[in-house]
Order: sequence, then C-alpha cells, then structure tokens
Amino acid sequence: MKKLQETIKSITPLSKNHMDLAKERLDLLIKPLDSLGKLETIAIQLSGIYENNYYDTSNKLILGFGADHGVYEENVSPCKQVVTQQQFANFVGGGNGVSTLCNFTNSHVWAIDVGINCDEEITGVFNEKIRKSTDNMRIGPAMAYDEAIKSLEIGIKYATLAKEKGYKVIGIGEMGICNTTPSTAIMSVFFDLLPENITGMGCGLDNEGILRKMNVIKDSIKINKPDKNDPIDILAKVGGFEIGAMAGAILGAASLRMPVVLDGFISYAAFIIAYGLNNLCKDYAIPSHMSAEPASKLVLDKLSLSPLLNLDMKLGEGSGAALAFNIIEAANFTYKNMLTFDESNMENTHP
Ligand SMILES: Cc1cc2ncn([C@H]3O[C@H](COP(=O)(O)O)[C@@H](O)[C@H]3O)c2cc1C
Ligand SMILES: O=C(O)c1cccnc1
Repeated sequence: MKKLQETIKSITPLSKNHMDLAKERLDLLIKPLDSLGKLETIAIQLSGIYENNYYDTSNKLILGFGADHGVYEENVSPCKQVVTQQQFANFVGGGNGVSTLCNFTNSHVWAIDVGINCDEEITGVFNEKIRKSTDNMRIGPAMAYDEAIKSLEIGIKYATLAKEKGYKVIGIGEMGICNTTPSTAIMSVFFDLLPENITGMGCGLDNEGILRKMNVIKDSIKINKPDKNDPIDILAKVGGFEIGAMAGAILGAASLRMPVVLDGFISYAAFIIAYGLNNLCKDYAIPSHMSAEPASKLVLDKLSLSPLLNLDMKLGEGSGAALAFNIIEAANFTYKNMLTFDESNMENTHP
C-alpha cells in the first residue's frame, strides 16, 4: 500500500494530448462550440485523467468515512453523537440519503469507520478505527500528528482498493456529528477567514448555537495555533479522522489516475488538506454541488472550483457526489455517442 509521501509525489498532471483530442472531437459534434458547457469540461478532464479518449464510467463508488469529534462536548451540534453510529449503519443497510441516491445512480457505497465513538462493530462497515473520537480541539489538538497521517493513509488505502475492485469513479462522503466545526476551522486557517464570517448552522443550530460554535472555532485556532503552511498540522490540530481519510482518498485517487467527486461542505475541507499537500490533485477533482452552508461559495471561489449543481443541499454523506455520478455518465455518453457533422451529412459552419 502506498504511503502518504509516496502518494503525494506520484501525482502527475493530466494528459494534455488526450485532452486536446477530446476537445477536437467535441468541436466536431453537431452543436455550437462549447454549447454543452460543463459536460464538455468533464469529458475533456476524464480523457486527461484516464489518458484515453474512450473510457468506461459505469462503475462508481462512494467512499464514506465515519468518525466522532471531541468538540461535541462544546455543544456545537444540535444532534446527538450517537447519530453518527446509527446513521453509519444505514450507509450499508440502505435507506439514508447517500445509499438511496446511490441506488438511483446505480452505484455503490463503502462505509469505513475511522473513529466512531462506539465499541461494537457496525455490520457491513470496514473497521479502520483510529480511536473512538478525536479530542476536544478547544482544549488541545484534535489528534496527534501521526494519527493525522494515519487517517490520510486509510483514505489512500481505500482509494487503492476501489481501483483494484474495478471502480472507475470515486466519490467521497462522510458521517460525523459536529464535523462542520472542524471543517470550518480548517477553512478559516487555510484561507485566513474569520470564523465570524464563515460559521453556519451545520445540521440545524439556531443563532445562539451558531455564535457558540463560532467562538469554539476561534478558541480552537487560538489555543492550537495550526501552521497554515502545514496541512497535516492543520488536520491534526483542528481536523477530524474522517476529514483526513477523505483527503487521503482524494490524493490516492489522483495518484491512481481516477476522478474523485467532491460532495458538500466537509468534503471542501478535506479537499483543502489534499490540495495543500499537492495542488495537482485539483485536476482529478469534480466538485458535485454547492453546499448551502454559507461559506461554501467563498471557499469554492478561492479554490476556483465551480460545482455542477446548486440544489440547496446540506446533507453530506456523499449524497451530492452520488447524484452527480449521473451527470458524469451523461457527459461521457454524450461525448461518445453524439454524431459529428460529417456523420450526419451536415455542413460544419464553425468559424
Ligand atoms: C440524522 C442525520 C443524518 C445526517 N447525515 C449527514 N449529516 C451531516 O450532519 C453532520 C454535520 O453537522 P453538524 O456539524 O452540525 O453536526 C455530519 O454527520 C454530516 O454528514 C447528518 C446529520 C443528522 C442529524
Ligand atoms: O454541505 C454539507 O455537506 C453539510 C452541511 C451541513 C451538515 N452536514 C453536511
């Protein structure tokens, strides 16, 4: 299994040659130039990723990572911690948002426990528990530096397993009550954004709760002083195990030349960690949707990521990534199956 540094070093740029060829084909199809918008961008990106102009995107998988957070003690989520464990069972048992949307898009979910606060194993879930929940980041680091590396390497491991099992497209998802708090902290540190301006309701805090959460984020950053130039330090001090594993899955996918579909707010934080470790991973990322958390637009703009969908979704789990699988397949299908001007005996009037 590739270790973190090896993975980071092995990410290479997309194949320009294959991207140029894909663009050439798109420009011959019976349509005005660029008129399929992001469907064209995706087809070109996939050509560059797979180093091939024809590829199969039918095997799609959500890697869902679950963990709990010590900062739960600070009353930063309206929901009980036990929901992490209970809802994680539904990732594989069916019936929750991500598994239902995966059913709809004919894709699969793997659920990987990297730190849920329970002793019992959850049926159908891969057990990679680092430990039962991070520490309270308002008091000290959420985790040790080597635990942060471990979380990243678990993500790499599951991206690698996905590739070995024949999956062609990976989406990332999560479950972890409180995880919008470390996600917001990561964004605040990486982009020098004030918690006052970016803290949101998560899964349903009222205004008083949002103020409390904002102060907890401020205190956590003040106490831990994460080094904004060291993404692993940020992850260790104000992150979470599932966020690290999602970041690892992004790096792993990129190193294996697989597209990785981002989900919502928590996935943006994971992306920031991965991007900080090697910004080439962005070439492999497909942002699925704009989360309704208020900082989303600001953060995605700073990363120059333009999501496919804006449906006011704020569920997480990988639900938006699962939904976007259909669009990615549609992009591939259209690119492959539309006729060219020649094939349809039409005059190509492009300038
Ligand atoms: C029943 C339920 C299902 C969920 N599925 C995802 N989340 C989402 O909400 C949590 C983050 O929000 P916060 O930081 O405010 O706790 C994460 O578990 C995220 O995946 C859920 C939350 C709940 C309550
Ligand atoms: O956008 C998300 O992914 C999100 C927002 C709030 C709570 N959980 C997830």
